[in-house]
Amino acid sequence: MDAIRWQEDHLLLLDQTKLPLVEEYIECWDHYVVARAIKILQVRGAPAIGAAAAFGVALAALNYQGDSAEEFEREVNQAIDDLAKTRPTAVNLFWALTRMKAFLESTRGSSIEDRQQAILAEAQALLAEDKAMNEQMGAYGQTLIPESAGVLTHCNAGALATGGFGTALGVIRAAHQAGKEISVFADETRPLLQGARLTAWELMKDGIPVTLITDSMAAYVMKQKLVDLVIVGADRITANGDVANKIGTYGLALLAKAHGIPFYVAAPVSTFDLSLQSGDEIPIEERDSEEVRTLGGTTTAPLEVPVYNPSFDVTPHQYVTAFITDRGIIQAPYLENLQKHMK
Ligand SMILES: CSC[C@H]1O[C@H](OP(=O)(O)O)[C@H](O)[C@@H]1O
Repeated sequence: MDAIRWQEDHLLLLDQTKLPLVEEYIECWDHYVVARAIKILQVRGAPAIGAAAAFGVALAALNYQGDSAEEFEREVNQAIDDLAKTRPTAVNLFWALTRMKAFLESTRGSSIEDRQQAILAEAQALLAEDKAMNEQMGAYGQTLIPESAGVLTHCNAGALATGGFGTALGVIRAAHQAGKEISVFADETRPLLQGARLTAWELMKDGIPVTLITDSMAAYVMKQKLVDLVIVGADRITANGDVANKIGTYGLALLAKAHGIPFYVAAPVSTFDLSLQSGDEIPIEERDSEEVRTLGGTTTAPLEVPVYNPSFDVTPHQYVTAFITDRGIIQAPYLENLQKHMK
């Protein structure tokens, strides 16, 4: 279930807006198609957005037909700027674009053809590294999951949201592969249903027991002692450990605290933004009102009803039991420990 695949001379993106019923890839021959795919969530999930954007930069480089080094850099930098405007919250997008920009500059002096191939190789390396980080994260994180645990997760932080294996779902996969008979409760995750459409699909494909619940059922499931821990992904984590993640995550963290349930956040180094001191500084994407007024193309609200549609919320660090990262499990105090481990 690769969300992102390079095929000879173009990029394939699994169209996640069509899952779970249709498994279809879109062909990307330029960075404009990649930018649109990110904006409309054909590809989504913080690390996957970064990796897709990196390949968008590679496509811009490969599509240059001239022989001027200055013009080549100008066109690739324009693609980087275009891709940076797609979605504001997941820092992985900007982390990936910054890396590709620095790499572009590091290739100065080589022939344009050599630069084009090197930039493509850098995007491929970024994708492979992300999957390897997820597998490392899974190995660390599964040690926190008890045998036969009930695990609740929100949105989709799986293979579809990353370069493969997943962050939160990567930890779940690793626990399952370690023989722990865990069961998962997946929040459907309104309004775009990443949990119902994507997480349930991923876990069922892997034979991992999953029960789909509506977002409003989480408290009742916890009250019945069916949940031993919560594990989610992240889109941006600031220096003090505040966490931006899919809307609804903050409420889950409050519920977990109220029920004495551990609340873990799984994220690779590319999700940490130590330049921001707290979650108050994280830009929160607001998306189209139609996403809330409709469901699967059916209107479910008055056509003109006003809508507020923030795509993310921020969970204060006080509610995070620990971060599961590719560099180990990081406990509080986060300001000190993130600086030490996540530079
Ligand atoms: C691997 S973390 C993925 C992260 O991104 C999701 O948001 P979206 O589906 O809008 O890209 C959600 O916040 C997940 O936790």
